[in-house]
Amino acid sequence: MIAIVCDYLINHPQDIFLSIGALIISYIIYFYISYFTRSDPLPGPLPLPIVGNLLAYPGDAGKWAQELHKKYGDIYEVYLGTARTVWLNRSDLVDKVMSSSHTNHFHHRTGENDGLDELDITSKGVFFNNIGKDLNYHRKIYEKTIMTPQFGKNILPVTQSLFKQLESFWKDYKCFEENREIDFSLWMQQFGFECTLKLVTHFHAPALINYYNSLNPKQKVTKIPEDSLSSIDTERFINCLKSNFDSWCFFLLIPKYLRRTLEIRTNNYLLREKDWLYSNVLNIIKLRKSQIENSSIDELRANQDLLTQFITMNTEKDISKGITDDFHSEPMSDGNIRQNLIETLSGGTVTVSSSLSFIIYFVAHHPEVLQKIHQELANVLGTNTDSEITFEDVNKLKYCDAVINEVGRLWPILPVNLRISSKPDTIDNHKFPTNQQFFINQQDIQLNPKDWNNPEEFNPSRFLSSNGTSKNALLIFGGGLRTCPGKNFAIIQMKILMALIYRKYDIELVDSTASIKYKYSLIRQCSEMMIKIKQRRNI
Ligand code: HEM
Repeated sequence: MIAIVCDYLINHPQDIFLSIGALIISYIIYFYISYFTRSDPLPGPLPLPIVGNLLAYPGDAGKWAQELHKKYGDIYEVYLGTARTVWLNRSDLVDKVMSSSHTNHFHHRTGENDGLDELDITSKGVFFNNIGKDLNYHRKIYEKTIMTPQFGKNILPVTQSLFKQLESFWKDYKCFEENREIDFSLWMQQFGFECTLKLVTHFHAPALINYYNSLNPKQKVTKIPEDSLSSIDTERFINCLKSNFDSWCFFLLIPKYLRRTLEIRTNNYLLREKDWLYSNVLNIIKLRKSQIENSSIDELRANQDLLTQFITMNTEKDISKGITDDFHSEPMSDGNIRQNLIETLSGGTVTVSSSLSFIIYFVAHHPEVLQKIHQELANVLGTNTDSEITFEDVNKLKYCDAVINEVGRLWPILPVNLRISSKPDTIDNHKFPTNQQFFINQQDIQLNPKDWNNPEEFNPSRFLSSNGTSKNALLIFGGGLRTCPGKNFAIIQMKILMALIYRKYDIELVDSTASIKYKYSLIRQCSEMMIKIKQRRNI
């Protein structure tokens, strides 16, 4: 039969085009018949064959979710390529997907995805790890390490001592004397990276020194502390942590055929950055492994950190105080350590620095809020602007907590979150099959008048009333089983930094009429926050 058709087409070449045309038209008819007769349809934009609604994607899932929400209501569907995704836009609609129950079957973020496989992250680390037993094990390790009060206490000395160095650089760079404009977000990225690396690995990378030297090449700091990973290219490292979010977003959403044809340059650039990052993180792991070989278990116990815990787990030098489960009796693979370390460093470097920059922006636009921050700092810390801040002090900074919440409510780092079902289920009387991909519009949920009075208003004091917030109405750190394990770390660090900055310095935005400069890449990364900083006069 095929031979007859081929024979015919060879003798009638003009019919080849007709046949291709007929095939395409048949596919389009088939596609739209399937689409219009699908079971349990939801409102949503009309998809095109093959690309679905991807051509309408504006490059920012947060913005897209808001536009679609206005048009199609609280629950709608969008086709990403050929995959149907369901978007949820109200706190009560996400009850099931954000549940903390261990019987919850919305445990994972995504299903099979060749792009994320190519990045080697669907069986490693936490964020996109689809191997349930490994994911739970890694989260358990976080619970016993970075989520403990002891870790919270360790953040204080490291942050305060690094802040002293930051202040000396600001002073040497004449930030306080001249009308010098600085990019606060870049300074905070160096700070966050150096601080997090120190806290989770005990290694010291001189990111602040390197950044200062790049700004001030004529008066370079040449004395690098002895315990530093001095050969590490901190600027590239931080850039790779940032572009790693671009990779997650790009490889998650863009189908292989588009990545490898139309977007080949982006594809190759991101893969190069990923390779550099992975190999440099693996070098850190190798270095620590060699130090561990030459250390006694008592020395390791005295100097506990997340990386040492990862490496020694299930070895004869295990310092993990019994973080075990029924599935893991072997040491953790280098690939898993690499991915966990990258996710932790990204949280401490990119998300914390962006969140703080957004706080600076909102507070600069609301002098009445700044006044209340000053009042709280004076009440809790007194008037000595160089005094040591204690863990008890940090716990008393309730208004600073409220500011962090309010900025995160109006301007969340992760505007749209993801979950996938592992069993059929019903939401809002709609039936969904196994492997249904859900997108959670966290941004709009946090702006819903059903849960918030005057939702568009910037009013941190709303968090000080005893009424509390409705369930799942505040998702700054996500929710349920996959809630952010770095939440306490981030909040403590942001509060200390708010206290250190606002008790001593006045901050002015260089352009107070400009909107926030950010880039969307799964999360919102602050791309620039130009400020002028001065010593406070009226304390
Ligand atoms: C202001 C700073 C931060 C914000 C706003 C933030 C926000 C988030 C959000 C919304 C999620 C998704 C949670 C969910 O799906 O329910 C998440 C996940 C995660 N965050 Fe954070 N985060 C911050 C800082 C950090 C820090 C400092 C770390 C590490 C030290 C960290 C590590 C992680 C990890 C490992 C995950 C993946 C958890 C999982 O998939 O189970 N984050 N974060």
